[in-house]
Amino acid sequence: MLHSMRETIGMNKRAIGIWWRESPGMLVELIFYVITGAVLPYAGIYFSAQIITELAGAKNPVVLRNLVLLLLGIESLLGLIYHYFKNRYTVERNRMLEKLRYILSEKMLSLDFEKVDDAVIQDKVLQIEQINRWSRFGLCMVVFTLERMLQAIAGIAGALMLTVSFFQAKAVKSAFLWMNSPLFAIVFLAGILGFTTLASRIVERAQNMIAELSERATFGNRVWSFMAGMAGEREREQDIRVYEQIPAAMGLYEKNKVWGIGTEMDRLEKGKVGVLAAAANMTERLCSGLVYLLVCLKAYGGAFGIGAVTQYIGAVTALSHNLEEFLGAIGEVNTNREFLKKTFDFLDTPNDMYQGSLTVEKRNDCQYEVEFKDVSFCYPGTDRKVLDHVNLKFRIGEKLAIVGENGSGKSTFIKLLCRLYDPTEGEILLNGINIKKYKYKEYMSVFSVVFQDFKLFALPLGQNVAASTEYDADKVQECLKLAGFDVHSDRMKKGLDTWLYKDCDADGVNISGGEEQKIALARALYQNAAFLILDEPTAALDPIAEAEVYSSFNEIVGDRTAVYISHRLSSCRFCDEIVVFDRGRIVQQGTHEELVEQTNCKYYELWSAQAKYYA
Ligand SMILES: Nc1ncnc2c1ncn2[C@@H]1O[C@H](COP(=O)(O)OP(=O)(O)OP(=O)(O)O)[C@@H](O)[C@H]1O
Repeated sequence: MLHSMRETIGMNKRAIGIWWRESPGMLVELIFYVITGAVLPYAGIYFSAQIITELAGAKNPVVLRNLVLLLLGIESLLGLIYHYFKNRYTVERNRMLEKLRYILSEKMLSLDFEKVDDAVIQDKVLQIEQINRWSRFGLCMVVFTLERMLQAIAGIAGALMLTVSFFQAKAVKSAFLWMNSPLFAIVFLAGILGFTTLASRIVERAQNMIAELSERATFGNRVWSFMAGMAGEREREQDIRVYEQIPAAMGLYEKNKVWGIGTEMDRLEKGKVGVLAAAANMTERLCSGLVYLLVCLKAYGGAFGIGAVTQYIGAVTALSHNLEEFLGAIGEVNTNREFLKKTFDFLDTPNDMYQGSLTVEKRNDCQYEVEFKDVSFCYPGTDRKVLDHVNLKFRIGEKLAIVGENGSGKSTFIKLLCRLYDPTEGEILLNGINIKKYKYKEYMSVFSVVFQDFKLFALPLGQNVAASTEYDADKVQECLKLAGFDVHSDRMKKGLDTWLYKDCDADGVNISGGEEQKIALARALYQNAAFLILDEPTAALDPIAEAEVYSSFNEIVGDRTAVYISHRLSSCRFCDEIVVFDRGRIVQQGTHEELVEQTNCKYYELWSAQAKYYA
């Protein structure tokens, strides 16, 4: 119990620390707005009571005028300060709520690639995002709870100050003398505390039921986010239309959705949670009724006049409301515990890949040598060798083609080369040193890669190619030209400043798969690294564009070492060496002419399977 309390406090402190680090001004604004907000209603209660007392008693017009002016002046000033800070705080808080999502994505980007692929981690992130979007639990809730708790504390302090004289005032009628005893004050305050505790416990119970359901609704959440994400995906939409998958997808959605009419959440809110909300409300009303009764009885007993009755009723009602808010905030802290834990669990996910410290020697002559030395690899959580004792040395300045059937391990080979994963056995060497020992960024600066499933961004063309907002426009133009992309076509009205896609700019240009591939190739060329890795770089190109790429391949590659994966064997002929993969093993190696001679082997089988359609 004590341990979990300490852990809860620790996690909340850490979360507030994150808010403070990101926006210290926001928390200062919060404190100002809460204090003025707490004083504001009590100023009204206090001066109204004074005015009523004056009206019921002496009725002095000067005193009345002064009281009214004071009330107006103080309320206006406090109201002004309150709204000024509240607005500033709200705007900043909303900006921060957005920013918190970046904290999660920044963490995701900094994780070892294999962890990004890990289903448990993916599930965790999905739950964190869902619950955050759905009910703000997690890091966001901490600041909402802090706001609520500070407001409650300030409210309790203000209410107590206005209530002290209620207990000090003495009833004079004999039947009400028991109200003068300190025991009455204790029972009165304990009663308020009892009722408010009960009401907030009931609310907490309802909140826990909702939180519990959200925990159990992982599959429903996944389906929901898949469906929500699908709405914006152009590529998938085509398939859905053509294959008429909407009914099937909607069926899955309807069956597993977690909220909306007829869902478990709907039943819960209409049923148990609804009953609990009503019970909490009734408890609050009962408490207010008793407060009215007791305050009126003490006034009837002669302890104070009519003006004070409004003050005490207002103050005690505010006291019970703020107590309830305080307890509610504590309940919220408890409910939020598991979500915070999940968030920090994710943020604390360690990276297990060895982080090297060596720098890579910068060489203008591109004399970098890479060697795969007896490398085997199984994807995390599997024991099937996707690469099996692979030995390969890249000769500097050479053009190497990698071919093989689907699933033979070609792309995995590239992923290992880019250190997205580390080999399960064996090692990869750069200039004789295990690549793990280099700083990752340094090591990767040796490679330019076009992945099979590359993605471009909804940004201007020039920024896409340079992968940066600042770039050398001449160099970008040159790379696009080498890759065969026509920047001067009518469609690219603003040249390099033309936006790709319409996501961010209504005048953006939707480009074809082949054009995307050319831009991705230009992006790799712009990096100007010693190795150019191309995974199926011409798969989406038309025959003419493909022929252009091949004919200018030597010019494109220059003195770089190129690794080229392709299913079109005819396109590999211009490479110096072809490596044939079969079920994770290198089964053949040589030039095209050498390999087609070996008629019993894999390359000949692949070549003749393709060539017969062109004969
Ligand atoms: N993240 C992953 N987790 C588990 N297995 C994977 C993963 N990615 C790929 N595989 C498996 O590894 C094997 C090799 O895949 P890889 O993508 O390297 O083949 P490939 O030769 O590039 O195929 P293709 O020609 O279809 O692109 C396949 O059986 C694939 O199912």
